[in-house]
Amino acid sequence: MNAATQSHLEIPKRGMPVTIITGFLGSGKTTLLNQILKNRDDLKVAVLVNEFGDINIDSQLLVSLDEDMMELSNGCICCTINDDLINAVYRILEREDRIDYMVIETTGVADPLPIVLTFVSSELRDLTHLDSILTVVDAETFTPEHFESQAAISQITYGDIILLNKTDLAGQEKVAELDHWIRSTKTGARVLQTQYGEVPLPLILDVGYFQPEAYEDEHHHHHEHHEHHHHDHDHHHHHSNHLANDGFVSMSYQSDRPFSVHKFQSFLDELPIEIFRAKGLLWFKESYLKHIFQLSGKRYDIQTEEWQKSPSNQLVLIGRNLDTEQLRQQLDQCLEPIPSKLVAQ
Ligand SMILES: Nc1nc2c(ncn2[C@@H]2O[C@H](COP(=O)(O)OP(=O)(O)OP(=O)(O)O)[C@@H](O)[C@H]2O)c(=O)[nH]1
Repeated sequence: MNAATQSHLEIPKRGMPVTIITGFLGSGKTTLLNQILKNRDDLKVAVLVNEFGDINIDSQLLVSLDEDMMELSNGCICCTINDDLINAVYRILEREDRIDYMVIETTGVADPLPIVLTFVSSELRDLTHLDSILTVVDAETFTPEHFESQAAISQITYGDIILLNKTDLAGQEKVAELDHWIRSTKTGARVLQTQYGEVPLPLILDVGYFQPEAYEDEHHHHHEHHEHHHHDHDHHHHHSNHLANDGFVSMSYQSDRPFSVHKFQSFLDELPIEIFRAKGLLWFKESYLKHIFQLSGKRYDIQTEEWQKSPSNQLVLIGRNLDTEQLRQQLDQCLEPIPSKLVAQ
C-alpha cells in the first residue's frame, strides 16, 4: 500500500506532538525523515536535526522542506539538560506559522535518554507532548554486540517503535534473528521491517506510545542533579566526558578546491577501518555535478545532482581512534587547483 494514501493524520489540540528519531550511525534516520516529509500531505512538520560534527550535511540532504521549518542543533549530547536543544525547540514553538508536528533526528551516537528527560522534566513538559521514540536499526550491520556502544543499546532500550531497516541488504535469516533478538531485549517492542524507511505514516506518527511513567525514576535522579538549570541562550557546555560518545569522534573537512576523482578513489581504497561512517557533498574537478557521498560500514554510495550554490567540498568522517591529522593530510593530497573558468577574472 502506498504510504502517501495513508498519511492522513488528525492531530488533536494539546502540547506540540513530538517524535524523536534515533538510531545508530548510518542506520537510515535522514532517509526516514525524508519519507516523512515526502508523505506528510498537508501536515505541517517542523524538523530539528541534531548533528555530530560541525558541518551540517544532513540538513542539506533533506527534501521538500522550506528552511523555516528546520532547526539545527549541534548541542552537546553528553549533557543531561541540553540548553541548545531546548532553545531550538523554543524557536520552533515560537514560529508564527502553523506547525502541527515536530520530528527530532538525533545524532547516531546519541543516547536518547537525556533527550527524553529534557522533554519530560524541563519547561518543555507542558508545551510539548512526546508521542514516541522511534529507533532505526541497520539490519545489515547491526549485531547483538551493538558496536560495543552504550548509545546503540540505549537506542533499542528506549525505542517505542523499532524500524528494522535496510532489510534489502540483509538475508532473511539475519533479519529474522535480529527481529527476535530485539523483541527479547525489549519486551513489547513494536518492530517494523523496512527498506529506505518506507512505512505508512499512521504507524509511526501520532501513535501515543510514549509512556512518561517509565521514566519516573530517571526523572527524579535527573532533578537532583539539575536544580539550578536555567534557560540561557549564551550558555556554553564544557565537553569533559567524551566517553558519552562511546569513543566516536567526528572530523570535518572543507575545501573550496575540487578533488581529483582518481586521488579520492585511492583515498577510499585505503580508508582505515576505524572510519565507521562518512558523508559529504563532494566536488570533483572532472565533473560539474554535486556528488553526494555516503559511507556506512564497508559500503559507500555516490549520487549526483546539480549544485544549487557554488561548488565546494564538505566531508564528515566519523569513527573511533581516528588519526585526524593524517586523514586531513591525505584529503589535502586529493585536492586540485580551482579550474581556471571559476577563478575570478
Ligand atoms: N540499501 C539500503 N540503503 C539504505 C536504506 N536506508 C538508508 N539507506 C542508505 O544508507 C545510507 C545512510 O542513510 P542515512 O539516512 O543518511 O542514515 P542516518 O541514520 O541519518 O546516518 P547518520 O547521519 O550517520 O546518523 C544512505 O546512503 C542511505 O541511502 C535501505 O533500507 N536500504
